[in-house]
Amino acid sequence: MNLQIIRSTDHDALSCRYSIASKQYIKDPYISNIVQGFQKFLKFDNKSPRRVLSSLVKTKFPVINRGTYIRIKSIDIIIENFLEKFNGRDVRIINLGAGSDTRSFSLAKQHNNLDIIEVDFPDSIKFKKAIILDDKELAESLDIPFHQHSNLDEFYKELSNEGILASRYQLLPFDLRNSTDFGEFLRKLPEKPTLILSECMLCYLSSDEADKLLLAIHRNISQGVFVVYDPLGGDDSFGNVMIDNLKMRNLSLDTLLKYNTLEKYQERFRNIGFQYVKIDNLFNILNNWLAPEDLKRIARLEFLDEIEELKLLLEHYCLCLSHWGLEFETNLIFQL
Ligand SMILES: C[S@@+](CC[C@H](N)C(=O)[O-])C[C@H]1O[C@@H](n2cnc3c(N)ncnc32)[C@H](O)[C@@H]1O
Repeated sequence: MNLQIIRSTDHDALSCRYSIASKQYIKDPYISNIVQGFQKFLKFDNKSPRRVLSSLVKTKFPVINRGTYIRIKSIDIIIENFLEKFNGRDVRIINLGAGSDTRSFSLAKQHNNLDIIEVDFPDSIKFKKAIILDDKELAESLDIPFHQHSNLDEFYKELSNEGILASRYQLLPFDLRNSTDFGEFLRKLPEKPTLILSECMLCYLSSDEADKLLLAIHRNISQGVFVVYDPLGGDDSFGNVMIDNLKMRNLSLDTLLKYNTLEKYQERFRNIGFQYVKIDNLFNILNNWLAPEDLKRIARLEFLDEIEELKLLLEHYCLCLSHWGLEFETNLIFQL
């Protein structure tokens, strides 16, 4: 699969996040900084920056906004549970395929016992690095010294794609299709409770590449919580529609139909050696995890007529939670 196309899926993720922030589903104090960074630097990273920039700030349909909200909220709930559970202890979050995710800025500011590692392709890392180093608020939220840059062309040209190695934040280039180096990196990390997040990233690996990555994580992290959000092909025609839509964008996701049900997706983790594996689809999570007042709040934000469409969509995304080497019981309800 073309690397540029896989990288560009981050634009969709960011535009969905931007849409729900502008509709007040979430408060995201750093999203405008990231979007401004895109406006400054995208021309150095993308052949059609204008087209991307205009689609970035387009408001999405209510059904997409609801889906994005439950995706982000459910992951945030698990992260909050993790941080509460190990309150005061040194902990770490590793975000695989972090793209332009903005979580790290708020989390680093609020939790000084937390180390954050974000991983993506080298060019994506260089791009995010430029945005962070050129924005006072973003840099300072991560305890990174800020310097004004007058000539952006020169700044970008001279920027290495080695990433950022700050005391509590690392932005690292790894192509996770080959997890040998990444596994070696994980093996050398100091031992502490570590939450690994894969938010719509694992699906871009082939089945074999994904298995190797899962194995590298399970082997090299001794105290882990693993949160994976992925599309799920399902056993209806929706999966084929998803495949056709992806094909039109030159994306093919090997594992979408291979692990098309919750049972098969769970089994996949068990076969690697993960013992505690909980999983559900996003429709159940929407109904089971959100407080009634939050459901009422989001219902008031914009009118949603397509309830059946939302159900169908959310049933085709899953959230999988696993942990090993530490206690991590939660009250969260999972179907399996
Ligand atoms: C759909 S985006 C999701 C971005 C972010 N996790 C979010 O949810 O906002 C997928 C991200 O995974 C990254 N990615 C996909 N395959 C990867 C690989 N083999 N190695 C590193 N990053 C990868 C892409 O570059 C992109 O940033």
